[in-house]
Amino acid sequence: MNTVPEDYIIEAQGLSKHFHGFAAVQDVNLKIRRHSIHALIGPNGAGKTTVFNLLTKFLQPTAGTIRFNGRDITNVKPAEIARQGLVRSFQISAVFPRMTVRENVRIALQRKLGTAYHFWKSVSTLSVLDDRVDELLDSVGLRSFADYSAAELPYGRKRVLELATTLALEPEMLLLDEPTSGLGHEDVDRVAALIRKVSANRTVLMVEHNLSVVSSLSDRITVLAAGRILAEGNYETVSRDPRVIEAYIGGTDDE
Ligand SMILES: Nc1ncnc2c1ncn2[C@@H]1O[C@H](COP(=O)(O)OP(=O)(O)OP(=O)(O)O)[C@@H](O)[C@H]1O
Repeated sequence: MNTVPEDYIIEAQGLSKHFHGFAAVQDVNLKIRRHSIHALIGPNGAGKTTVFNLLTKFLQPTAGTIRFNGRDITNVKPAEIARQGLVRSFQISAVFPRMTVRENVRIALQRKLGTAYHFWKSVSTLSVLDDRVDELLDSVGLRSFADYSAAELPYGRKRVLELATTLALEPEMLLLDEPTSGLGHEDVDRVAALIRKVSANRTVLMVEHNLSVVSSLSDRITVLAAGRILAEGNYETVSRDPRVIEAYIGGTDDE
């Protein structure tokens, strides 16, 4: 019998991170349901980025364990995590500014296929790749920008391109660090719609400051404050929680 808990793709237990004795994250127990959109929110300095970095193994926890698909990944390196299907976007995804949108997506796909250095050997590999590039460009709405250089893209579209290069890796779980930060209204809506679309057959965890995006997208929300979980639930539940209101009002939020 399979003893892996089926409901949760991520299970972090007793997660703590200390920086020179300062507890940035303390005793966090976080479960993320498969195929859900889960948001991590909280006032500035709450520990969101630290938790995000712990889950993607960019930081090593001081204490605690992390399981991904039932497997202990506490001591696994970031590259191996990505191979297992847990991929973070925006900060890691490489977009080459002088290359076109199409070339950027193609390179990301080549990386996934592992054919980066010998793809030219086979014409059939090439055409399969071209079809896939077009498919991906269509799915994120970038087809009409295909021949723009990445540097020429409007900022919002650049974020979409970053997401597309991440999606090329076909991640089972996507971690998004402030996916709508710095975007104008229209772009926020576009990226939010895209997140919903790409979440259809995968799990998404996002750190997000824009509460309207959080409320419209998230199935579940974890509120962090001072390194600990303050509240958890759907948007209705957490937004009415007096402790959450207090943490936001009492915090030093710069928004
Ligand atoms: N490398 C580090 N060394 C020392 N302290 C750190 C380090 N990284 C984070 N911290 C501290 O840990 C706490 C949590 O930081 P973190 O960046 O995780 O918060 P956050 O919730 O993401 O905040 P923000 O919304 O402002 O990005 C903060 O007090 C921060 O100063």
